[in-house]
Amino acid sequence: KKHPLQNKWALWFFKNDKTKSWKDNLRLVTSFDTVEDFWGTYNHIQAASKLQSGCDYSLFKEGIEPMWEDERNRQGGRWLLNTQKNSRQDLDRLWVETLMLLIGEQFGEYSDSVCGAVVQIRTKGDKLAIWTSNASDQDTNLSIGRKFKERLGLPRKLVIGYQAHEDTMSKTGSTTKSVFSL
Ligand SMILES: CN(C)c1nc(=O)c2c([nH]1)N([C@@H]1O[C@H](COP(=O)(O)OP(=O)(O)O)[C@@H](O)[C@H]1O)CN2C
Repeated sequence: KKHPLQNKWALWFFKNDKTKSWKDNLRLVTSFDTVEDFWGTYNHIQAASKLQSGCDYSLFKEGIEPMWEDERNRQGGRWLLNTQKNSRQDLDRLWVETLMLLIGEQFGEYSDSVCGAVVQIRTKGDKLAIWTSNASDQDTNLSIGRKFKERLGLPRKLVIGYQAHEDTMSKTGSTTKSVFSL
């Protein structure tokens, strides 16, 4: 008998085809709700570190699309880790640790506020984020951020910031202000 997960999760893949709209580049790969089917999927797909620049993987709870506009994301935000430029070999470990946090509901009472996670392969530096549903819920977001940073074993000096999606959407310059940082 397979070991059921508390939630059903959907894995999405984004490929940066400039000839198509952003939404058309986003594809649902598969959904799963058991530990065995998670590993089956993870072991079957290309490692994040091997993707072309401009590609993303997203893992979101069933029913939540990995985009700002989804009802469950609109008032939310993300904890964003900008990885060091030449640390792509570590990216796969960071991504699988993040996936385990999500499917293992490791945020305790705050797990219901987690929408999903995104890993983004970019020449300017890869990004890893956990999206939560309410940017103004400070206690929940700080607790999730602490667990995220702790589980990834990030050095204390490596700062992660929490950005509201509405700030990211309307960003003017190259950086978005963080609501808070850890
Ligand atoms: C429904 N809809 C259009 C829409 N809905 C979305 O939810 C959404 C977008 N568009 N995104 C678009 O991709 C660009 C790069 O973001 P990036 O996070 O890949 O970052 P980079 O600049 O490629 O590092 C964003 O600037 C935005 O244009 C991003 N995004 C999340």
